[in-house]
Amino acid sequence: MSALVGVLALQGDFAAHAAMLRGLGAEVREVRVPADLDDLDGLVIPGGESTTMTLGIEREGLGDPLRAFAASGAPVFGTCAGLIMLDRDHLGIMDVLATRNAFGRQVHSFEEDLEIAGVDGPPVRAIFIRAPWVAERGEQVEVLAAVDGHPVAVQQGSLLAISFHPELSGETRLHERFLALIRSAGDRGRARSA
Ligand SMILES: NC(=O)CC[C@H](N)C(=O)O
Repeated sequence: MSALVGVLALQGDFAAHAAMLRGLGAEVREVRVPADLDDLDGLVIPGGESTTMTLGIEREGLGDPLRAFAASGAPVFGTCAGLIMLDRDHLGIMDVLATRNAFGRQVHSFEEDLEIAGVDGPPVRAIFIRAPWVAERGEQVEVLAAVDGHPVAVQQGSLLAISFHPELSGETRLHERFLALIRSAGDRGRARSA
């Protein structure tokens, strides 16, 4: 059975994530209100603008439901503003602190070839758009990739967060990795209930 993956669709580039996930065989549901989280196998929080997204989450009463969803062990994948939303100062789902627009105000966007731990094949062509980096992290947070020594891809158990936008360049390997996390979380769930 294919995974049912939610994409937080309050603001930002959720449509590009939905298209990529569908292309990889997942079923996708856009998430706008708490009930949309029911029965999801995983959730993507897309890039966009973190202040606007925060206001939307407050307006819809999504903060506690999103925290409960992650606490249940369901995989969550945050990209760019989505990484910011996961940090200690926002939803507090991951033990990281992000710096917004970390690469400098003048550097609105750049591309870089990134080696990412656990991603096989050629380097990932990563598009950064007013991107954050991870300034602080807890011990259980693994750094998968860094630019100039600053983490731009991190993982904490079933939580994955990156500073860049694979959904804009047709780079599928990060979404595939996320779907693999969903499959292994599902296997653990089945093992628990067996
Ligand atoms: N591309 C992005 O998601 C940029 C994030 C944006 N700079 C913010 O702080 O919210």
